[in-house]
Amino acid sequence: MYKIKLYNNIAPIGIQQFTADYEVGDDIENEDAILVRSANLHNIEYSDHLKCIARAGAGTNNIDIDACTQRGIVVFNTPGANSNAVKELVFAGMLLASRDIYGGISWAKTQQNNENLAKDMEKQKKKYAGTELNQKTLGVIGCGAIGVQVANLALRFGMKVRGYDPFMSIDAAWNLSRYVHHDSDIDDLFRNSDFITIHIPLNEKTKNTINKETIAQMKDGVKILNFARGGLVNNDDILEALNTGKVAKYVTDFPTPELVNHPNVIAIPHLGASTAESEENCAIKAAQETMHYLQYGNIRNSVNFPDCYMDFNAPFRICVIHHNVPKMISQITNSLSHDNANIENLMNKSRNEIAYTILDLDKEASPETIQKIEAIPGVVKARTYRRQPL
Ligand SMILES: NC(=O)c1ccc[n+]([C@@H]2O[C@H](COP(=O)([O-])OP(=O)(O)OC[C@H]3O[C@@H](n4cnc5c(N)ncnc54)[C@H](O)[C@@H]3O)[C@@H](O)[C@H]2O)c1
Ligand SMILES: O=C(O)[C@H](O)COP(=O)(O)O
Repeated sequence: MYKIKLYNNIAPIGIQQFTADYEVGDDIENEDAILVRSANLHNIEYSDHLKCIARAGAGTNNIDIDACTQRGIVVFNTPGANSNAVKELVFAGMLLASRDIYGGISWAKTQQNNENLAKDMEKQKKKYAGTELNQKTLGVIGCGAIGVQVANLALRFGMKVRGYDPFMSIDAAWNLSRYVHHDSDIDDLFRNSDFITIHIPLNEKTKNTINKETIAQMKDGVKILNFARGGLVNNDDILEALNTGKVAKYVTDFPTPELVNHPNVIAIPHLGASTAESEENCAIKAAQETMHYLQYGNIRNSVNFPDCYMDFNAPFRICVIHHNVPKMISQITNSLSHDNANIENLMNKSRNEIAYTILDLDKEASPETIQKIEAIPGVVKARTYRRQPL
């Protein structure tokens, strides 16, 4: 029986993916895997049995990735599974930042006793007039799953679009419209955009990407949207720029107490991925990644391990997590001689300092063999698997 601990509400359809071999709940102990959304897992005590964490969503800054890698815990996320939901809310944010829809609706709500409403609103409406998105320039920082969709849709709104992403994946590049202007220098994007939207992960390098200095380069009256993470924007600096009018609007999915009452902040309580569709997509994907890892040792969509997956056609399998150093494969295969097992298939992949090896065997490796493998300097963990239907 595999034990899955939940740290957030996960869409029921995701939980339903788990077969009768799984026990799933938020009060599970000795868990083999964790399913989480945005709950903070930094500084929590992991079970000694923990093999993987699946983040039903994109951002993994709520997980201590380095600590997991050192302990051989594979961390997954669900790339792209919630990108459409975020894209749609970014456009809602851009429209709210351009037209005073919120002010107008608030005024209308106060008019329930006004018999002259039809006439009065025609006088009142000039207070809520705005500008159009058509022909404005949108700068997209980070052209991944979300950034690409935002950029492509902005073109259909008649916007001019610039994109900056020095680490863009080939898949993302295939999906990005050729009409998006490629900025290789982020300063060009800052200098030329009427709207700037940021879609990059939060880490030590990206923290405070929007700050006093970068804001100083932007156009006067720029509108900034942040549906990625609060820490990407320096709150003190953006508040100062909102007060001077340098920044006209800040739309954020990550409100903090000092931001929420500023008249030019549009604060949304982290609703980017909160649609039925994206919660279900993420939950299904996270559950499947977990099951494929626990039952087959296959890794897809990990943020700290290499993708490494093979069809499981042999009767048995060993998966070894080890440091990315020379002579590991020969030492692992030598250890198998004890069982006289034949290797039917083998795959080895690495990512930075960590590596992963899958060996499919005709015979089951004995506990002594696994002990021998785990005793090899540089090996973090080894596990055996028996072929079984999922
Ligand atoms: N508001 C929400 O509910 C919500 C939902 C999903 C994702 N997010 C956030 O949005 C982020 C992006 O999500 P995604 O699904 O597009 O992820 P993604 O991994 O598909 O795309 C991120 C892109 O950022 C690029 N990048 C990384 N560092 C960069 C840098 N310094 N400058 C420019 N580009 C850089 C990467 O190359 C990649 O293309 C997530 O990390 C998460 O924090 C928020
Ligand atoms: O990174 C993400 O996927 C989003 O921030 C969504 O977070 P949530 O799953 O807590 O809504």
